Amino acid sequence: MSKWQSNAESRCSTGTQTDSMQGQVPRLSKVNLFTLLSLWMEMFPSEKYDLIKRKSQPKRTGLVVVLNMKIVGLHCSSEELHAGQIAVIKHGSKLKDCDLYFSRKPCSACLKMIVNAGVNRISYWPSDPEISLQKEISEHTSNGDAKLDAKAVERLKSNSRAHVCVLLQPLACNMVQFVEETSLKCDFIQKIERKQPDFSSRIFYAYRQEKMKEYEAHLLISSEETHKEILRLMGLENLCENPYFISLRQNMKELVLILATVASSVPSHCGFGFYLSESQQIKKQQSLIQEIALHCIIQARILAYRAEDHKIGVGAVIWAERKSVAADCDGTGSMYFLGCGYNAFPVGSEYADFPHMDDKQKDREIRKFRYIIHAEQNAITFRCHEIKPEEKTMIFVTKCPCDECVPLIKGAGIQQIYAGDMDIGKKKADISYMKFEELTGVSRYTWQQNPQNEYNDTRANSMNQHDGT
Ligand SMILES: Nc1ccn([C@H]2C[C@H](O)[C@@H](COP(=O)(O)OP(=O)(O)OP(=O)(O)O)O2)c(=O)n1
Repeated sequence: MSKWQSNAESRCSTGTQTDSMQGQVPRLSKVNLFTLLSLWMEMFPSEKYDLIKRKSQPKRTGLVVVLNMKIVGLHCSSEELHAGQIAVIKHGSKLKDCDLYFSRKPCSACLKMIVNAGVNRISYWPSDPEISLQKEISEHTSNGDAKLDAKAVERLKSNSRAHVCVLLQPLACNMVQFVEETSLKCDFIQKIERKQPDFSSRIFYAYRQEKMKEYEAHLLISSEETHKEILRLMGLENLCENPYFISLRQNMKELVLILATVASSVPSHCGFGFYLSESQQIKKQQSLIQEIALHCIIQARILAYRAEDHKIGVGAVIWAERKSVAADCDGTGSMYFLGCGYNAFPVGSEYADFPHMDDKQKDREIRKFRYIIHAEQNAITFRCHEIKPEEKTMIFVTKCPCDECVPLIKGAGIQQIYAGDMDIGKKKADISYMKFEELTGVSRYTWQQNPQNEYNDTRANSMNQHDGT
């Protein structure tokens, strides 16, 4: 096992949902799931913060806060505050024993407070740190200061009880291919295909290429020499030697490719977005801006790659919008994370405890449906905040909520659902999707072309040209 391939998962995953499962399809490890979500949080849409143009210090950073292997916070730095500072403001002493996954190595100002709060582990993505060590960026401030900060971070690291490390794990065999195939088959792409027969996988790949270019520019370091220099300055000289260095870069590139693939599975193609279901369109609703809805549904799509149902992975994430603007210090603005989940067997169960068969199996007793916990059910059960009736709470699900979940979502006080709807109206012996369409009192946003505007297809044309079609 190479040096960054920590055995952390085997140490820490006891007591989580059937980690021992050896399914037929590849799954993301929890460590890679948290890492991917931290990278994705760095991209949280924000008007104030122009991700592309920003070259100054500090670099925008995403953060996932985990307690007992469950996510309790998703954050990103804002104009005024670093991700680590936001973690301290939002979680305070509750950070004790948490694991923090940063999309960049945090600066000394953040690290000292996090260590002081008693966190268990701090993992960071081994690219350019928050206080950039890339010459062209740090020259705007002072490269000397950036190096000084890197040294202070090392001192804090060596004197702290918390384990500050790079936790990346090799992806399961065929994971990249699996994510590609399932992204092409997901509800959102299927819906576009149904409405736009011209849509082809080539267009999907064109979107992916565009995203890959954008994410590589943010999350990777193109020059091997610069990358090695930065790793050395961060005290990771062990990773600069081959074969570790080559595998590290390959591992990082594959994770970024997964992110680009998943993000391309919900493309804003031909005016597609999340809009109120037909029967609700007369309602005057305060809906989310499309970029944020897309961002959250992509979080749910990432979570789905941790699912235990090898036929279909479903992900769900719950966010709420705070009423008082005064508390908006997070890069996520007034939005705050409430909970997330994916479909899996009950906590603590082992792979062989329950049947895994679907409705093709004639014997109903050995079907999975009575045992599997749905993505929404896990998100509601393991939420980290109460759902407040005076605030707008939203759930983002990659698949249509089924008849078991619809009353749960409504009963929990969730006011908006953003979901795929390909299964709407399906009736099966053990799981049906009849109640979603009839649901009242909760706004249903489904993936469709903007019903208000005639779509002007400049973007589609440009993608077609891009694609050479
Ligand atoms: N909103 C939803 C919908 C479904 N699921 C999960 C629960 C089960 O793990 C699986 C059931 O999915 P299907 O209804 O697609 O059933 P099958 O997996 O049997 O597929 P098929 O469509 O072939 O019947 O998805 C979920 O977590 N959340």
